[in-house]
This record gives sequence, structure tokens and C-alpha cells, in this order.
Amino acid sequence: NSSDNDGGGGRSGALSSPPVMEVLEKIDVNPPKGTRDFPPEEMRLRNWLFHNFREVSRLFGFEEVDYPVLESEALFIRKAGEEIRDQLYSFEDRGNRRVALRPELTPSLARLVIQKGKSVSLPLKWFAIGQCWRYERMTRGRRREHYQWNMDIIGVPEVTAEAELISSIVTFLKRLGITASDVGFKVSSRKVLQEVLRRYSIPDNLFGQVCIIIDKIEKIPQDEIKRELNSAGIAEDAVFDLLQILSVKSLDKLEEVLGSAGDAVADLKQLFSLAEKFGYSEWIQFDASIVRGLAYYTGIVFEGFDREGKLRAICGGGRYDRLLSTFGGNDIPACGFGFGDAVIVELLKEKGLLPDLSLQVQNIVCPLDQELQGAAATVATILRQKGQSVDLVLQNKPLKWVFKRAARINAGRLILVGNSEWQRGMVGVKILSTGEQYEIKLNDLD
Ligand SMILES: CC(=O)Nc1cnc2ccccc2c1
Repeated sequence: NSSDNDGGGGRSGALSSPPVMEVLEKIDVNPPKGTRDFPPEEMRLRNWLFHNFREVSRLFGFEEVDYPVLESEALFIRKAGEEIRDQLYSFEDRGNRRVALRPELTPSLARLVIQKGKSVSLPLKWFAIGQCWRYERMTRGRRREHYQWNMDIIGVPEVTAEAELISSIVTFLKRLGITASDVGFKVSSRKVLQEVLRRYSIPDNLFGQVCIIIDKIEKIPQDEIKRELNSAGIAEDAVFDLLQILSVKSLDKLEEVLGSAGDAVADLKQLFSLAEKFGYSEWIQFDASIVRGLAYYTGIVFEGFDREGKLRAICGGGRYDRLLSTFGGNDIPACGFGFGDAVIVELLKEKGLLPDLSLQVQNIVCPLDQELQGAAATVATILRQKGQSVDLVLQNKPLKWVFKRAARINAGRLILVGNSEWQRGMVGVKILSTGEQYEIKLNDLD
């Protein structure tokens, strides 16, 4: 590191020893396309974000789980025409198995719940923070990996589960200083679509596919939507009604159009009244056009959005009561959400809410000459046993270099091990913020 390198003095480094392997031509030192390294500063931000994910999960009594990043491709092969499917990062491994880097975490959760079967008592409240992958053909320069925080409640058919999940996201956002004037949640239920499709006796197995097409409503022209719905087998009049109902903006209007027969309206009414009790009413709004782009949602769906409309969805989730049976398991009602690590950071930047996370080391310990390197190691060990962080100077460096490094690593104090002091069982201490300097018996160091 240039600032640490004084360029002179010191013993000849490893550079003088012969290369132990054949020397390759220079490799590309950048990470693979669409992926990121996390050098210290970026890693501090990531750890800060994940610490908040974990802290909120703890507050809500959720248990952490994880799964392999590599799964059988079969876990993600759904025929509903999802984007996540077109971009599956899949390949054949050396055992000729079709495998894939997971594009999301929910199918792995379903697999584990089925595997655990009767041995787990419901409800389960599980959370995970996992890296997810996609392989985009045209490299639009978009990322091919991101980390997602997932929270899932398994075994609760009531809408209290969705209300609890939205509360956990609001709790997280508030911890970061984001308010209801920055972010809102659009909430709807796929049961709205289900009830309309039932009126036209459209078979249930088209449901997922229809939702995926409708999810593109803001992304592609409406006649393209109509064409895709028609080719999926939805009649003109049904398409017209579908698009009509998606533009409904209030629950009362929805009740008028749908009637209070099905439980779409009832679910949503209950969710909005629970939101009142949780204290996050100002964060949520009904929006019939929200369907989300995953085929397996069956009920309430929601997504977090930035009210300025500059960014993509911050998070998204919903109820998926029928996922387990698609893997041959017995269905268990479930709901959950995914919260990516990218949009939230863009939002925090926009709002000037990124924390200043600098490296902090409590002590830098330095021998004043080479014979005292051992003594310095003893001092460092004593401090570390007391739980103090120590950057131990490992080379023979001039004091100027040590002060420069102390400033760079934000050390609280400099501990100098000098000959005469050491003979008297003492070390020198310099408090770097005040410049105060004194000697102290080693045993009194705290
Ligand atoms: C904004 C962003 O990075 N999105 C992103 C990046 N990588 C992914 C990888 C898999 C699935 C979704 C992904 C989404």
C-alpha cells in the first residue's frame, strides 16, 4: 500500500526469492462480469447493512437459515415465463447433473421445509441473507449477483403473517433513517385476478402465467400485453375486464367491482386494519396493478418503492400457499419477501443516509528497536486478551511511518515499547486524539 510503504530501509522483502510456480501472463485482476469484489470499505458497508438485517430479524424472533448457492436446476424450472427463468445461471456439472446458481432463496426454503417435514413445529419464522445469481444474455452491464435478505413465515394462513412481514421491513427502514415520505408499499392480492379469471372459467394452471404477463404491464405496451394474454388463451372480454380491474385505486371501488364474495377484499381490509395497529398505515397503499413477477404467489403481494420514482423496487414479497406441492410436498401456507442489497444503497445515497464507517483500531503497538519486537508481541497479546484491538507493527519502521499508519487506521493510542521503560516494566502511551503522552506499568494497561 503506497501510504504504508516508506520506500526505503527495511529488510529485502519476498521479492528477492525465486518464483515458486510457472509465471502466467498477467491475468485479468477484475472479478467476472457482473460481479463485485468487497474490499474493506465496501465490506464495512455490507456488514453494516447485514447487521441491520440480522438485528431486525432478531427483533421479530426469526431464526437464521442458509442453503447451498448451487441447487438442482429442477428447483427453478417453472413454465410461467418468468424473467428469472430466462436468466437462470445453470450448467451441467462434471457428474452430468443439471445444476444452477440460485436466482432466489424461496425454492431452497421450500425444499428444506419438505425435507424437514414433520420434524419441525409450525409456524416457522426463518430468515436468510444469501447471494443470488442471474445470467443475462445481453450483458446490459447489469449485475449478475446480489445479496438478498429474505424473511418467511411458514404455517400461518392468516393475513397477520403478511402484516408482520411488512412491519419488519418498516422497522428495518426506520432504523436506517428512512421515513414514510421516502418509501411506500404498494399492496394488492392475486386473489383479485383469481376471482376475475374464475368468472371466465379460465383454468387454474394458467394463473401463474397470466400473472407474469400482467406483471409486465408497466414495462411493455398494452397491446403487447393483450396479445400475450390472448396467446395464453384468455378471451378478449376477459382481458378487457382484467385490465379494467387492475386500474382500481381503492378498496371500496374494488369491493364494488368484485363484490365481497371472495376473500381478496376481506384479506386486504384485514391487512390495512392490522397496519393501523402496527403503526405503519402511512407506509402502505392499495394498488390493484401490483402482481409481482414470481409465478408462485397466490394471495397478498407487496412491493416497496421510492416515492420519488427514481429507483426500481426496493423489496417485494407475498403469500405462496401452493409452492410446496409443486415440488411434490404437501402444501403448507407461507409468505415471505426478498430485499436486495443494491437499490437500498442507492436510496440511502440519494437521502444522504449512508453511514460513515471508518476502520477503528484501539491500539497500535510498536517496538522502538528490533530487539524489542518480542516484547511488543507480549504487549499486543496482553491487550488482546483484555479484548482490545491491536495493530502490531511487524517490521523495523521509522517512527514517522508509524505515526502515518496510526492516523490511517484511526488508532486510538500508540503504545511504544522502548528499552529503558521495558527494563522498568513500563511502556510509553500516546493518546493520538489529544497528543497526551505518559508511561505506564504494563499490568496497569487497560
Ligand atoms: C439491482 C441489482 O443488482 N439487481 C439484481 C442483481 N442480481 C440479481 C441476481 C439474481 C436475481 C436478481 C438480481 C437482481
